[in-house]
Amino acid sequence: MIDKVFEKSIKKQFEFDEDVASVFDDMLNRSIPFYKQMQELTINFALNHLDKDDYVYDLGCSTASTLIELGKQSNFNLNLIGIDNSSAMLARAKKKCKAFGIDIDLKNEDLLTTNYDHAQLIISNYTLQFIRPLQREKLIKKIYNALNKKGIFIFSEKVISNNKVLNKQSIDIYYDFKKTQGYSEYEISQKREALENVLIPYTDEENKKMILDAGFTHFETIFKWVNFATYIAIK
Ligand SMILES: C[S@@+](CC[C@H](N)C(=O)[O-])C[C@H]1O[C@@H](n2cnc3c(N)ncnc32)[C@H](O)[C@@H]1O
Ligand SMILES: O=C(O)C(=O)C[C@]1(C(=O)O)C=C[C@@H](O)C=C1
Repeated sequence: MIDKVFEKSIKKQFEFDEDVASVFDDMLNRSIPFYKQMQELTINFALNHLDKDDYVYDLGCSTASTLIELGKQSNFNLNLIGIDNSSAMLARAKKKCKAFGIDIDLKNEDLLTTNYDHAQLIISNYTLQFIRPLQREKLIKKIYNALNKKGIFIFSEKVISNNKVLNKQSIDIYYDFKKTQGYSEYEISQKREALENVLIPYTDEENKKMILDAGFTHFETIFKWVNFATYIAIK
């Protein structure tokens, strides 16, 4: 279904509710520049670090697109676990897993309180940005602890720049991108308001510091388009 969530006047903050979940795949494809390519890179790097029967977690899996694609592309068995606290998202994830015949353990839980361990790979694309900063630092430590030795954490984030001028230019370029995807100025401004204080982006430097402070030995940017970045951290 086509994303028309912000065509009407919306006064509440952004939520991953039924309205958003029902159009979410279209929303991501049209709101995140190079989303498909970023997902393909995530899977390429993931497969390079995985062996038969490894445990893979997707934190904030939404409709499970990434784990389904990983399951399709892997020619060995993986234990795939998707965690999300939106029932509306997980209902769609369940249907998609069934349709594609991919076995994924879908858990309706809060990333901050649920347990995950023995992970060879943890993925979290465009989800940490929705976790309050103080809790975000704790979550990264939890992710670190859940990973095997040399385990991998791949994550993507909307980012900001320390340079005010470049930051403003990046936001303008991003909103122009949204227009090319068919969103109107009204939809763009409504969503911007709804996301205020809900999506809290860090700079690249802050993301790097958070990762290294948690104990990871390596941090690398594997993809960047203006204000959207994908990183790999190695334990
Ligand atoms: C932008 S979406 C992630 C997109 C997805 N990773 C993908 O690439 O298709 C963020 C997801 O994180 C989930 N989420 C946010 N905070 C959460 C929390 N504290 N615990 C569990 N899930 C959470 C939301 O329900 C939403 O589905
Ligand atoms: O910042 C925006 O305006 C966006 O639409 C970005 C973004 C994201 O980065 O996750 C925000 C919410 C939706 O989940 C999809 C895309």
